[in-house]
Amino acid sequence: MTHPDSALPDPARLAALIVVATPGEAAHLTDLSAPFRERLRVQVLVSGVGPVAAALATQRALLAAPYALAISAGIGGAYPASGLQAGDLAVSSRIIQADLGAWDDGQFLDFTALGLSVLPGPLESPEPHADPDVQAGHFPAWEKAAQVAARSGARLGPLLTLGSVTGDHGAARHLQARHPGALTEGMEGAGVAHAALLAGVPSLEVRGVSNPVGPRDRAAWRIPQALAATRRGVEAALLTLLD
Ligand SMILES: O=C(O)c1cccc(C(=O)CC[C@H]2O[C@@H](n3cnc4c(=O)[nH]cnc43)[C@H](O)[C@@H]2O)c1
Repeated sequence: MTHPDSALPDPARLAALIVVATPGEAAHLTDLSAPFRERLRVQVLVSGVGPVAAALATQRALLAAPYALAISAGIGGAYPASGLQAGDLAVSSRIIQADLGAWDDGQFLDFTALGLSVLPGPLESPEPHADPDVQAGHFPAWEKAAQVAARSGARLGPLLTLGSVTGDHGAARHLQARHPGALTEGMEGAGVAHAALLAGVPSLEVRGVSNPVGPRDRAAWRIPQALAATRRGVEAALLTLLD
């Protein structure tokens, strides 16, 4: 017998795409749709680590089937100023690719300052996006993000994406200063958000906190607690989609 979730997409049923970086993260997200399988199809996709891997996997999935929501989910580091601890949960108000720019003698120039854009467009006349922040890699989150945060007991705020894990206090402080209110960093959220934006699908990022952002101390990472928090966030997002 065919498993309901592997059947061809049913246009009458909503579908959610959940993108995680690793098989370990996916293993904690099984059976999320079991209680409401008739109403929601859930696809959990392992993209590989990093923003490019996440964007490519997301784009491929969104081209293959219709989805109402794309969720980037996984463990992440919490910025010290956020006050978040291991096992806490963060939900995105914005999803920001924070390492796009140029360093100039110790000063970071972002895409707005450089007059650059992440958006594709005709060479002759690139069309500016309605939201200029998007051109700089600051992606909007799903309009129901605040409801997801309230439902799951999460903090709501900007979540940053970087191509590498921040490894010292100075770099963490610098990122917090450039992005006031930033809660967490991860390596995939903006990749998912970018692909979803181009496909016209809303996106959301949920990060369970595994570690503080700062000097590398792998022994201090609390991965089981972070995975449990991530599941809580994804569950709340799916329930909110069905509201
Ligand atoms: O440093 C190591 O030895 C090491 C060994 C295994 C994995 C890592 C990672 O950095 C995993 C990156 C992975 O987890 C997310 N993540 C978790 N915490 C952070 C963080 O503080 N900054 C950025 N990304 C983080 C990330 O989304 C990746 O998927 C290191």
